[in-house]
Amino acid sequence: MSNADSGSAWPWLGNAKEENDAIPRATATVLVIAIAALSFFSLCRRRNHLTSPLPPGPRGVPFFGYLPFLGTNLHRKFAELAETYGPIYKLRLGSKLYVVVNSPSLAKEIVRDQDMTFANRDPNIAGAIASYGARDIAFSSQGPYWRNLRKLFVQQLMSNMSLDACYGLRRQEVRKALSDLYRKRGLPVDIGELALLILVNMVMGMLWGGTLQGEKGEAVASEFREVVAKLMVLLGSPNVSDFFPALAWLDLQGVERDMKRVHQWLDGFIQPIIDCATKGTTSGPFKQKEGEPKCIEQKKDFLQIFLDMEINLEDNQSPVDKNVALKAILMDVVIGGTDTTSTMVEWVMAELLQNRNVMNKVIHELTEVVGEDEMVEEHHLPKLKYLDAVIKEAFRLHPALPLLVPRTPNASCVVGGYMIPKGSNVFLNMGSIHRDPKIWDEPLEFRPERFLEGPSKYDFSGNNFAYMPFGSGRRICAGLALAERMLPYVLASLLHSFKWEIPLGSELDLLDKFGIVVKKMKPLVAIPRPRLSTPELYMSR
Ligand code: HEM
Repeated sequence: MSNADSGSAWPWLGNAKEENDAIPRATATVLVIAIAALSFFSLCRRRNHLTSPLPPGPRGVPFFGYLPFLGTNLHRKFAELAETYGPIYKLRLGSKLYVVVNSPSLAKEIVRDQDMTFANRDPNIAGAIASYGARDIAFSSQGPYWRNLRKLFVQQLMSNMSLDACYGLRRQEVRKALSDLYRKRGLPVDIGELALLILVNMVMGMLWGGTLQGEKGEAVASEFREVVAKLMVLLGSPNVSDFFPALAWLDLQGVERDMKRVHQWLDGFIQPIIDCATKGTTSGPFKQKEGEPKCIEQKKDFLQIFLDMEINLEDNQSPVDKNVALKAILMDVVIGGTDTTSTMVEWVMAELLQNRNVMNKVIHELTEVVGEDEMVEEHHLPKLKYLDAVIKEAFRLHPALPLLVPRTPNASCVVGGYMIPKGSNVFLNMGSIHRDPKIWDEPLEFRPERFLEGPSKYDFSGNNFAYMPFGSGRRICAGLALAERMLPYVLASLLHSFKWEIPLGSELDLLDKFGIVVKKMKPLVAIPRPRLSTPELYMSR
């Protein structure tokens, strides 16, 4: 009688009749033990969920929770609450639960140990409108749709090969801006506006080869800046409709109405680009320059690749219109990529103008590495170690997204011994971690040298949980590779070509205002004075 017949508990285990069956039998034993262990751990985890308490947090008032006390400067409020409630706390806002994490070790539990569970988003009403109903990369939750879009984006557009091929275009936009600045030398310049124009043109050129040109182009860029600034504020502002979904139809603060207006303007900005790619016509503010370098020579530009691609665009089993998916990605790139980067150009310049000794060291390094008879090229960037430390220090004190983009666990889980319920909104408070005196010596001082001491200790890869200006894990910034090229290139070029001064009688401060991207409260205005050896250099393309 076989073991199977003998009523063994695992009959299929006893079916190995020959010696050769020893291996499958061993494998099966290991499998059974593994399954048993997993079930045991999963049971323990489930029991943990049931027994672990929710994180501590302020009480608030019935029905509204902490909402009446939140204020508008969320990043400041969150930092303040961390001092009372410690590394993890909860806030009940209306019917929703928010969890704020303020320590590197707990951030690690989220973005490394339980990254899969936390790699989801639950966009607020403003975010859902801005992203065509969470059809973009930033706001869609993980699943085949998000994976396909992100893979296409990172592999096609952000690969080293594609970015190398587009260098000519980035260079052309920077050179054009420098010669325009030369003509305006001695006059006050709004740094954020200047940086945004350069960046929008760089990104637009990469996407499809068109840029904003002439006075009309500048006017559109300036309107774009206003609209995007408004969008960032709307994305970050507490909205009653999000906290009380039953009241959403009332749109009490008008956030939905305002966001729809902003979105309509941006949709009108993006649609002509798609028309150009699909029909070969353009009616918008962009011009394609004849005879000038087109991105990725001998290759189609990004839009064309996307349009030609057979890509699975199903989201939760319902097909997504390709035009909508494309517009949603463009929105990520055009807004996510340009506003963040230009905001950082402004913060770095503001810190340098405030700390003249640091500025002098940057200029000295540029003179040594590039020389006064040459313009900056991208190949100089790896040698600009001090500038790199300056940028990292600016990201520490002024991370463009101090709360990253909130994550939502798709199952209840335990972090730091506390239960985080499925569907809650989790903020990683990097703004606070970056200024934590337990981690950083003299945290409020602008001291780039701290990044020179162990340059490999801090980078933007999200592996050091005390320093993550681009996030970490599966949802780390998808445009990091491009940001790492554009930001230092624009900064090095502006600083090498001109000496910058604050206009007489104006005062420089470093106050910020909250939005999902945190900007300088007062735009930075400075005067450029040429510092290169000959005027011809400024005209070279
Ligand atoms: C200084 C420049 C930039 C900063 C500070 C920045 C920061 C961030 C941060 C903090 C996140 C959220 C990460 C997380 O949830 O862990 C993010 C996501 C994202 N960023 Fe950036 N970013 C920058 C530039 C760019 C550029 C140039 C692009 C596009 C060309 C871009 C596209 C995206 C996209 C698509 C996502 C969503 C990724 C996902 O959810 O899977 N960003 N970025």
